[in-house]
Amino acid sequence: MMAPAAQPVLDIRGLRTVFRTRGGELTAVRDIDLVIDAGETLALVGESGSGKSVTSLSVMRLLTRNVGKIAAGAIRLRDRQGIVSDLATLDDRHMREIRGGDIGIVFQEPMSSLNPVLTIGDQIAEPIRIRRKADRAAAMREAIALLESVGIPDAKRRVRQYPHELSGGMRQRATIAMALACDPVLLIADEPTTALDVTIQAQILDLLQRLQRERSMAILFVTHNLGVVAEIAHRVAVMYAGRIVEEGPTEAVFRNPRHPYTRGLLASMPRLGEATRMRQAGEQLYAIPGVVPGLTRMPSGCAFAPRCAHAIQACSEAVPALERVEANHASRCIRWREI
Ligand SMILES: Nc1ncnc2c1ncn2[C@@H]1O[C@H](COP(=O)(O)OP(=O)(O)OP(=O)(O)O)[C@@H](O)[C@H]1O
Ligand code: NI
Repeated sequence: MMAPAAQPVLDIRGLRTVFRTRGGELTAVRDIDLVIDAGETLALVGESGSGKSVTSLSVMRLLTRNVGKIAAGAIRLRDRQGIVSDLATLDDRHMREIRGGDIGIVFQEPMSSLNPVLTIGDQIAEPIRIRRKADRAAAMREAIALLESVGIPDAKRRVRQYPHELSGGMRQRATIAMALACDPVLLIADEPTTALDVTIQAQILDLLQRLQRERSMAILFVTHNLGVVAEIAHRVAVMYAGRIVEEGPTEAVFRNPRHPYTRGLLASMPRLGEATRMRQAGEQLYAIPGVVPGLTRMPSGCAFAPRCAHAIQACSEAVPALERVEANHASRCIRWREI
């Protein structure tokens, strides 16, 4: 007999998130469907303003109160006991328990998660003490073990240091340790390596992959960098103007992109080792013409049509549906067969 298919860790259906502004209510993301299994990394990619962070902030329920709100959809999270909660409607108290508990969070700037006046050890030990009711000494021993597991050498000494005494890379390792303190089922990382230099970036990506294997965490990884996506993500969802326009296994989307926007993004990415040669030869990298439309002037139909070389009349008439291209691979382009 076949084992029943495991429920995904995260299952987002029909998410729509809006912002109240002086000019009225603006929809930042809509029609978002995303599923992430245990041990799987899904990357959200797209240009600045496409809605990547709003999507991840919706899952964390960190939208600015009275400004941003989830207007529709369900965000189901399955914890280690198999209990499913809908984060779209969960009350604030339970949501606070989930952040830093079942959901670990890593942002671009480690200083935004670290408290400058507390030692690294106290910051990691505190949630362990409170949530798992461990005594001080046991929580500190666990903080040291966590710092060792994220590759911080000399952890016994490091726990007594303050964030400013660590390098940028070490600080990001410390925030990862903090995010892992309560053994999350889901890690949300929004541009976690963007502020780091390339060598450190590669080390942090390796670290996240190792931790994921050890803990079979699901990871929602937000980045605008397709090189990072290729490195870390099992699946990728490409966002444009608040919608997912293409989604599928990373390898399939990179090999066989079926949306003109994805093709444009891939064409504007320097090939491995090409950047230096192109700079020396004075060659320009391809850039997608035009800009992302603002939320207040969304074109009717496909939002990418005004920038798209393949656009025809029908593209501006209705928003294309996300159509299945091949197994687990979908595109929101009516011409996906032809491009
Ligand atoms: N607090 C807010 N009030 C009004 N609009 C907002 C607010 N936060 C985000 N937005 C809008 O929502 C849209 C999506 O923004 P989001 O931050 O998700 O983009 P992103 O894809 O993460 O971009 P980046 O790569 O620059 O981080 C943008 O048009 C942005 O202006
Ligand atoms: Ni963002």
